[in-house]
Amino acid sequence: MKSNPKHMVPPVSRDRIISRFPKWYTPEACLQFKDHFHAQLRTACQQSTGTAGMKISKVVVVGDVYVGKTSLIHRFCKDHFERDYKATIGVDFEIERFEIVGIPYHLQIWDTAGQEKFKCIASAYYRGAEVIITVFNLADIQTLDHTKQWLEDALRENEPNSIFIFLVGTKKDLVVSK
Ligand SMILES: Nc1nc2c(ncn2[C@@H]2O[C@H](COP(=O)(O)OP(=O)(O)OP(=O)(O)O)[C@@H](O)[C@H]2O)c(=O)[nH]1
Repeated sequence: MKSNPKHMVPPVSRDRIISRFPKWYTPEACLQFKDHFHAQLRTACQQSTGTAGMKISKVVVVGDVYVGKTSLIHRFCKDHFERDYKATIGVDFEIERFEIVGIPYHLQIWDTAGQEKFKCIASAYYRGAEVIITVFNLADIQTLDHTKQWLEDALRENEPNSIFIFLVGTKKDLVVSK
């Protein structure tokens, strides 16, 4: 008898299981009441990905070299921080599994290189993103200026009206308060 690989997948970790929403969401906004839920999310939930019922959302993380994109992703996915810098070569990705009111959900998080010489490789992975996270270093104002260009490049490969955009500032610990 063949073993079913589906049964070998470990369970989703407890902190990634969302079984109910916080109070400030009204019942009408809850997934259980899909008829009333935001149309975009309803569509995403109903779409078949062709991957054995898995729901997958693609997240692309962009921003200047050394701003902390990899560190941000590793903190989120592995709760780990690496002090030594290792440049991302082209792209890398992590899969983070969730369970949202009983529905398995996968975030596919693409970590792109900030170095100019890898931009061509990295930009080939922008397409099909549902979320763009633009990252800048709070202690380096120039990196904030550059987020506009990073966002424009990522949006060019996607449908601008159906994408969620986040702007994240890193390295708060390096900001000197006056
Ligand atoms: N002090 C401090 N250092 C940080 C923080 N986040 C990241 N770093 C450091 O900044 C350096 C660059 O971090 P990465 O996450 O590799 O930067 P990146 O944006 O992925 O870089 P590229 O892959 O080259 O585009 C590393 O040495 C990290 O340890 C932070 O919040 N505070």
